[in-house]
Amino acid sequence: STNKKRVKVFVRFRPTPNFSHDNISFDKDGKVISIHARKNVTADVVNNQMLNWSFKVDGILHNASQDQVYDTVVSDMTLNTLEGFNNTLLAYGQTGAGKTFSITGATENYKHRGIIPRAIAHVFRSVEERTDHAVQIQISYFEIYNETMFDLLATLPESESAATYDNKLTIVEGDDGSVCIKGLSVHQANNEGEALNLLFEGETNRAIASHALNKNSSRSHCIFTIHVKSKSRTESNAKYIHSKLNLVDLAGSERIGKTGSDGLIKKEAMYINKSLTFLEQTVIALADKGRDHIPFRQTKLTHALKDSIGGKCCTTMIANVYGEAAQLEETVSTLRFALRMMRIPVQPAITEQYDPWLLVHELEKEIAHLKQELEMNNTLANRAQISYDALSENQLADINKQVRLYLQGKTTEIDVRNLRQINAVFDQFRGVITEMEQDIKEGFKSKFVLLDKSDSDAILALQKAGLPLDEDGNYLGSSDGPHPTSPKRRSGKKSRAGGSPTQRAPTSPSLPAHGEHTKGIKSGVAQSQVAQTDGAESTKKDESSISGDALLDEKNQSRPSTPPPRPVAFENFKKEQGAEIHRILNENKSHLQSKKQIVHNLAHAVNATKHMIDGTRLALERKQNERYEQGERGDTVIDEEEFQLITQLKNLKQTYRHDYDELRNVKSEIEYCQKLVKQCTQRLVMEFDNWYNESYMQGHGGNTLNWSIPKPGSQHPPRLQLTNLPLGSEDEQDKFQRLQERMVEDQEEMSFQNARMRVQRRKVNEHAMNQPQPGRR
Ligand SMILES: Nc1ncnc2c1ncn2[C@@H]1O[C@H](COP(=O)(O)OP(=O)(O)OP(=O)(O)O)[C@@H](O)[C@H]1O
Repeated sequence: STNKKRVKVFVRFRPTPNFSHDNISFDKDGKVISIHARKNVTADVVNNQMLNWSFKVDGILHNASQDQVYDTVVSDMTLNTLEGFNNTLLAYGQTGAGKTFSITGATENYKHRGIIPRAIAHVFRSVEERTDHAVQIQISYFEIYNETMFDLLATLPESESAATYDNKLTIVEGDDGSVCIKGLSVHQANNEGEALNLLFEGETNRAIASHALNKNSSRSHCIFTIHVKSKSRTESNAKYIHSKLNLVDLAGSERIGKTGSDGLIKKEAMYINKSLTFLEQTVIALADKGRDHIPFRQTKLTHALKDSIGGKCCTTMIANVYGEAAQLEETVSTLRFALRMMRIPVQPAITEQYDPWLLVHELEKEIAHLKQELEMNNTLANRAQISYDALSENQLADINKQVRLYLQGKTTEIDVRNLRQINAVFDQFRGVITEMEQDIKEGFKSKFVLLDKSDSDAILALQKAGLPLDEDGNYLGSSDGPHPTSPKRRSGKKSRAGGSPTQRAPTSPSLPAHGEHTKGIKSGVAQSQVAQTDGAESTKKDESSISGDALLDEKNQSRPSTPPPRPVAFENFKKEQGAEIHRILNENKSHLQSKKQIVHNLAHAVNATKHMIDGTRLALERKQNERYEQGERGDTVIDEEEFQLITQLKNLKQTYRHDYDELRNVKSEIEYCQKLVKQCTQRLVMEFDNWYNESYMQGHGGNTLNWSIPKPGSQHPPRLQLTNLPLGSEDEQDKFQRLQERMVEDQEEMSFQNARMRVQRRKVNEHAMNQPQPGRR
């Protein structure tokens, strides 16, 4: 078997009638060559010392036909190559010993054809038999002459490089230790004939070049390679094996000095010696297990054969020798080399490869198949036509649109039919969110000056400039000008900015006289005897929403020029200037509350009375029916029990009527009282606003909140003269409404206020129509 763990060697003797039986003998197993020689067998040696050598090889080919040589040495190698192993056959020996005859054979004689044409025939025969594999056969053929490589098939039109014989080839090593000859043409051979054509083409080129360069063909190394690419037909994958059979015809191994005399021959001999010497060194190194450096690169031959001698490559050598006594020294030399070759270890291994293109092709086929499956499933499940292709720009844009609509709450569903779309939806979500984050950031940047919390200097500077800051030191005004923030935004937040409202006395000319209002409210309270359940909640809420828990920072009380935040000021206003109306408001509220309790109790009592009335009436009816059934005629006689029932019913009805009336009264009182509470709240807010604006806003460039304060000598347009009147113009009305919107959170309260406003506006307009002309005032 070729799978032994070392290089194998067969010795082939060139047939000769002058075989030296005296000097050469074989053992009966045909594996041991014994050489017996006297030192005087060669002319230049004088003494008569007897020398004996014994060479044990893998086989002796003596008078062996080409047929026998192929069967003995090469047949297994060919089959082994088709299995996926690399194989190399080297023909080594002195010139004329039969290397070319063994490797190529006598091309003119079919019977004498050599190993190459036989291997070609064997390969194609075997490929035909291996129906379970798709096998591709390729051929390359090159020659190394004087340390230069020549492509012997470069002249063929299909050679990619369109190179000539002179085109130089280079050796490239792969990461896996493989060797590739760059520039070498590799030719597809679909059958034995095509492969043989390649062989003859190479032989012809070799002969022409030999003639042109005046070189001796025996001075070059020739490497004919059969490349096998094999892929299983049964396994559906991209795995394939790539193996090769190298058939190497080495140059003559004879030593320099024995051959020619002229320069060219000397040069050739030198190169040959060099390459074969290095081949020998390489072989010695390969055989030595302790050596990790193998001098492959020293010559083209060993470099080109780096992955073809030993290692994973099954290597066999035919040592071609003469049997004549005259060539005994060279024969011994060749056999010595053969023994060194036999010490080279071999670990044959198949290297499986994956064809990336084939892999892509396989996967594409698989995808197409799966798509078909999906379509079939969809058809069976009665689903509409669904595309599984990558999403187009338009489809992505549509998903983006849907995602935006979803985020805006304008749609509750996003149309998704397959996994690809789900992924796209998530992608779009991420995109939109990133965009939004960016927008928010930009928005903050354009609207606010963001300060570092720890930067106390900057915060102090802003406070001095009268700019409101929150507890974290963030500037709270918008970029279009500093103004106090609305209570809504500031509710529940402590403030460091702002002075105490007590620093300035309210001197609002538009502030209505307290007494008048108090009187009205008080009389309302005095009148109120009735209450009602609903509506109380909103009143409660109003108060809390406008009060907040804002506190004053004592440190800043000494800075009256800075307006306090409205919630803070409002809290103080309620304790001081607005204390009376605030007290009335609270009085009304607690009155409202107690009336609601009365309504609750009354309603309960009324229901209970009604129940008792019904029961009494039923008992009385029963009593009367009894009396009729007894068939009484004439005067009606009422017994004690019936009399009591009648009296009871009369009293109950009286109680019921009384309670019912009172309930109705209390309910209307509640209704009225509720309106009072709202009015008080509104008044409180309005008076606060007047006071606040007058106290703090005059020096701040007149924004929306100075609606009721005309500035003496100002250049305001005439219509602003109307601001003398409370709620005087459309403009001021709007401002008031905005103020209300900020102060009042409850929606019900808002609609109430709006309705009230409309009525009041109409009244003011009517009043203005009846007033004398402004000029006359
Ligand atoms: N086994 C053989 N049977 C018949 N003829 C042979 C045999 N071996 C060699 N010859 C003949 O001997 C001659 C020289 O052989 P061949 O050319 O094969 O030698 P070689 O070793 O290749 O020499 P070189 O190193 O010059 O290439 C050829 O004419 C060839 O036909």
